Amino acid sequence: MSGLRPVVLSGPSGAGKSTLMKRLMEDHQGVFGFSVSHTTRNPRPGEEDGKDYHFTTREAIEEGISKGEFIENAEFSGNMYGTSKAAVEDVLAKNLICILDVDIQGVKRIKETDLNPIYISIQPPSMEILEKRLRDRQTETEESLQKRLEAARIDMELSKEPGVFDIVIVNDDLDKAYEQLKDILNETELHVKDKQ
Ligand SMILES: Nc1nc2c(ncn2[C@@H]2O[C@H](COP(=O)(O)OP(=O)(O)O)[C@@H](O)[C@H]2O)c(=O)[nH]1
Ligand SMILES: Nc1ncnc2c1ncn2[C@@H]1O[C@H](COP(=O)(O)OP(=O)(O)O)[C@@H](O)[C@H]1O
Repeated sequence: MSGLRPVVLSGPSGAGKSTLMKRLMEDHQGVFGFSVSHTTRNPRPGEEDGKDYHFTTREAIEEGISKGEFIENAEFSGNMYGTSKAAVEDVLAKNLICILDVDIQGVKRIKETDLNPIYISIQPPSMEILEKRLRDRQTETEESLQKRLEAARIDMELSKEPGVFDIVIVNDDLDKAYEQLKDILNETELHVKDKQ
């Protein structure tokens, strides 16, 4: 089977994953495709159903899971998130490099599959800066912000464990983080050769 090796972007909410990913996709049109996850959280202003997420119900995701339609799923900040097999297959069918944006639980679940992606963690320079970015983004209630900061503390610890990520990028200066992201993708053999 020939194919393109997927890219997993993970890291705390507010670390800058979406910002970096959108820039990468805009600068390299026709190269990357986003794995559109399912979620039970409400859409934010500007988010499109089917593009940013499949916004749906817990029942619908649970039904999909019971039918074996999901690669992985996780609870995050009081909502359910999951990657369907179709989300990844749709991208691979177009011969694009599949980018998955998943939390640390998703990373661990994907490691149990044969997806064989490159694992990249995007980290904030500090908890203080992360909190400021999340507040300035103005997408969260105080409750969901606190849950995200709690999850971020766990994520920042786990991402230091050796072997979890291929690379950890600290997103302090956005341009520098973007260059690092491009460098690692250039250095990595994303085009999987035909197996004999
Ligand atoms: N395990 C898993 N995590 C996901 C999935 N989709 C998104 N996430 C993660 O869920 C967390 C919250 O995402 P979101 O509500 O969009 O907030 P944001 O990351 O702050 O923009 C982030 O850590 C995402 O990486 C998924 O399909 N599976
Ligand atoms: N290097 C950076 N410096 C300052 N602000 C940033 C930087 N990277 C991202 N941001 C801002 O921080 C907020 C969180 O970024 P976002 O991409 O939404 O994170 P994530 O997708 O990881 O939750 C956004 O408002 C974004 O514009």
